[in-house]
Amino acid sequence: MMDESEVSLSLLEFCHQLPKVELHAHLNTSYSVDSLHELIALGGQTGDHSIEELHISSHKEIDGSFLLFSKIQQLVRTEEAVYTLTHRVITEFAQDNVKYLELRSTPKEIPETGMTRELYIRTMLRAVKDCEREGLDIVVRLLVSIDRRHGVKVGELTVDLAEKLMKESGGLVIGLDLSGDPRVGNAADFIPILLDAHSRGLKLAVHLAELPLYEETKKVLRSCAAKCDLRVGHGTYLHRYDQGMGHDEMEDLVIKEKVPIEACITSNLLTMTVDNLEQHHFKYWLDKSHPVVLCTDGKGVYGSKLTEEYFKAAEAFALGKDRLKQYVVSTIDYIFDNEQMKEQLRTQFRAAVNTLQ
Ligand SMILES: CNc1ncnc2c1ncn2[C@@H]1O[C@H](COP(=O)(O)O)[C@@H](O)[C@H]1O
Ligand SMILES: [Zn+2]
Repeated sequence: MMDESEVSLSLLEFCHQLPKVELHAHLNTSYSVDSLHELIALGGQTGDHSIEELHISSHKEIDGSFLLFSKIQQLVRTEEAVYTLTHRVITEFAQDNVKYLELRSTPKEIPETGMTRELYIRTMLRAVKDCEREGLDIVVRLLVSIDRRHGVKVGELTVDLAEKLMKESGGLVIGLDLSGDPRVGNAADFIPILLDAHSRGLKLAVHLAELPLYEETKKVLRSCAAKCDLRVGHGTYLHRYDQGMGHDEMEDLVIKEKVPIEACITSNLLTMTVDNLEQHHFKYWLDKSHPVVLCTDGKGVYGSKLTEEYFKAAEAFALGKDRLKQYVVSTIDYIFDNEQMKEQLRTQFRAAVNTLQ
């Protein structure tokens, strides 16, 4: 008889060996202990905080998360730091058997270090190209983030930058992300920017309904769900557990337009936007056969690699190995890259999962 830990271990290893796509990862939340040491060696400041504190376990709730992000960003202020972190994050995702990664980050303007928004994304692109040259077995695309706290004007500049670098990089920059503290500002203010970005050929990933902000969620979905190639980040408060409150429209729109949801289980649990794993909306959407993709949000901040997200979901929702094999191939449908890339990944994934027991 095998004991439970042996069974769990083998499922964990299976999840590790599964080829995976990661569609929701922020650069500055995806560090590892090693990359933090490297960033500190490059002269980044931890302030009066130890490395151990740069982890969500000591910063619960969404407030704590945003406090923590600003501390990490203090470590990533120079060209060298942006390059180093990007290179390491890509390498670590490759080690986790992620074969296709969409990495997102907010370009920063830091006069003291000479950093500009354009240099920031160009530096990420340099790291992406170097990883490709070095033969890492991972395809990487970039999403340029708009932080809703910075307002609409910066948002417009960010779309210009993303479009310019998308064209220049031959599509390595592939889309736009709207993120930032959901309690600040209104996502609906960014609708014209999102529509404009779509018309210029950028794909859209929007943090939406991470909190019960029904009005802005409805407005964004009404304006963008049908028209744009849109994915929703988190989408915690999209479904109908507030039934009878007039919020059904959100779920109806998401279903009608087949808007994929990026599910970040550990992130939601640690920021306490979801009470417990069993109630996570990943299961709700999976049961409906609605597109829902497991993602990390930040493997550093939340201390959970993509393998672990798969393992947690598999255990909590009794997803057997055959189901996981099938699921992981289905996630390819929701990447932002084109059909040709999807076919290439499907072939690669099918061959890989066939060898897994
Ligand atoms: C907890 N859930 C979340 N909700 C909303 N925005 C989030 C987020 N987690 C991260 N970010 C966004 O990503 C930035 C950090 O990475 P970059 O410096 O861009 O690489 C944060 O400042 C925030 O704007
Ligand atoms: Zn996020």
